Amino acid sequence: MKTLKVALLGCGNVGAQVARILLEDASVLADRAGAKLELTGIAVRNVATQRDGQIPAELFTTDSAALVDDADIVIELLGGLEPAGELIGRALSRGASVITGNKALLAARGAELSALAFANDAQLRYEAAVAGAIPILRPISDSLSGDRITKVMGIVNGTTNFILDAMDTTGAQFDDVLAEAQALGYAEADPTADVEGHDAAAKAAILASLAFHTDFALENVYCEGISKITAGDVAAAKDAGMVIKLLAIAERGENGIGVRVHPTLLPRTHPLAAVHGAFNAVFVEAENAGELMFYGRGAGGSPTASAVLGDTVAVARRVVSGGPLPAIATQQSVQVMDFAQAATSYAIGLRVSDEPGVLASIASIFATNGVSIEALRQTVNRDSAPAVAELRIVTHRSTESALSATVAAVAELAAVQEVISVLRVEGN
Ligand SMILES: NC(=O)C1=CN([C@@H]2O[C@H](COP(=O)(O)OP(=O)(O)OC[C@H]3O[C@@H](n4cnc5c(N)ncnc54)[C@H](O)[C@@H]3O)[C@@H](O)[C@H]2O)C=CC1
Ligand SMILES: N[C@@H](CC=O)C(=O)O
Ligand code: NA
Repeated sequence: MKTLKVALLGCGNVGAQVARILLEDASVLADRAGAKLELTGIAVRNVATQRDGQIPAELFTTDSAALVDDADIVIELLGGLEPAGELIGRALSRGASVITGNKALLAARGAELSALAFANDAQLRYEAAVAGAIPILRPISDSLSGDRITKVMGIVNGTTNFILDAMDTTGAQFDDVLAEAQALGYAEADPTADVEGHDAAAKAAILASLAFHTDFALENVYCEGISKITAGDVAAAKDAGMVIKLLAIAERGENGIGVRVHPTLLPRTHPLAAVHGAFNAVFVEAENAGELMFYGRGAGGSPTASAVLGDTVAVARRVVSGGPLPAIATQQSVQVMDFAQAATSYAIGLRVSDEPGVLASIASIFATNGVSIEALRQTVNRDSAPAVAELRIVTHRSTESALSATVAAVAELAAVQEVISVLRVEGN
């Protein structure tokens, strides 16, 4: 049986689990791959750091370049743009195949690295980069390649789902839950990437690129994170029978392809509302297949390692069987939908003076901007003097531009004391 040399770059949350599985399950993996997968070394920053005692100490090295130069397969789990990008380029340039979970790098340079792989008869696989353990990239790229995908919508960041879910179910504080998500190995090295939606935006760009056969630039993804979501927003959502989730949405419409990431209100009966903890779920709509849903663990060392090992076995099989790589399909150029044209529905919370004519003047601004109100709930607080009322308004779908103009004009009304929250709504 052939032996393939596997270099592992990084021994953090995911890398350590990949090393464990490569060592523990060596014989099973060899059977499935048709070749022995020999872990030749693990690139780390400091070989003296205390780590899992099951991994032989002699595997650790700080010479990542030498490791890459001797490998048939390189598994990159360092994270960040550099030196990950340079090392992946180095491996592909010499014909070694690469598996990575680095969505930040792929969203920035995925098309370029895929072309480099193809030019050097090497493979580049990255199932772990989107929605952790969930097989989603292969279904989109392979299983649905005979169909036309119209929309991809999902929860693709485990850390933020873990935080929002804990705030919803236990009333926990944002910062405490973030620390727990970090301790459990869900968060990025810099958790700002999770909390501000950048990680989900990178995943959304990758999903859109594969789903719509194009190279969708990260800079064209509209991105809003969850850092401004308060316990009050979560409680108000609960009162209204809704839940707040960070959604990534990529859709093809008449005005082109729009990709956005933002906190979203969902009815509690919506399937995505039932996605708890660090789990992820992705809905795909295709012209002929209809609706599909993929669900599973979106973060964490072992689940993510599962996706990495799946790619490693697939890569090894092809190295063993040989033959030309399938040609890269021509990338279609796309019109990027202006975010102002995206159709959404808003839930708006307002604190207003409880006086005659307030509702009428608010309703008139909605009408002037062509935004239709679907539901309105008013709670009056008579204990305060003068009395104030809290309004919760849900709109029908309209363009972002009309909705934001409406909120801006309403905020200017003298009777409007505060715009408490503005959240987009899906599934209503
Ligand atoms: N943790 C998760 O749930 C998931 C992570 N990923 C991705 O997988 C990759 C790794 O993630 P984690 O293991 O969570 O990160 P981590 O921060 O736990 O591990 C990265 C390791 O690489 C090491 N490292 C960084 N630069 C290095 C260098 N120049 N030389 C040697 N070692 C270096 C760090 O010291 C650290 O030990 C990232 O790209 C991440 O976005 C993807 C899906 C899920
Ligand atoms: N930090 C990411 C890890 C997986 O991609 C997340 O929380 O989803
Ligand atoms: Na995945």
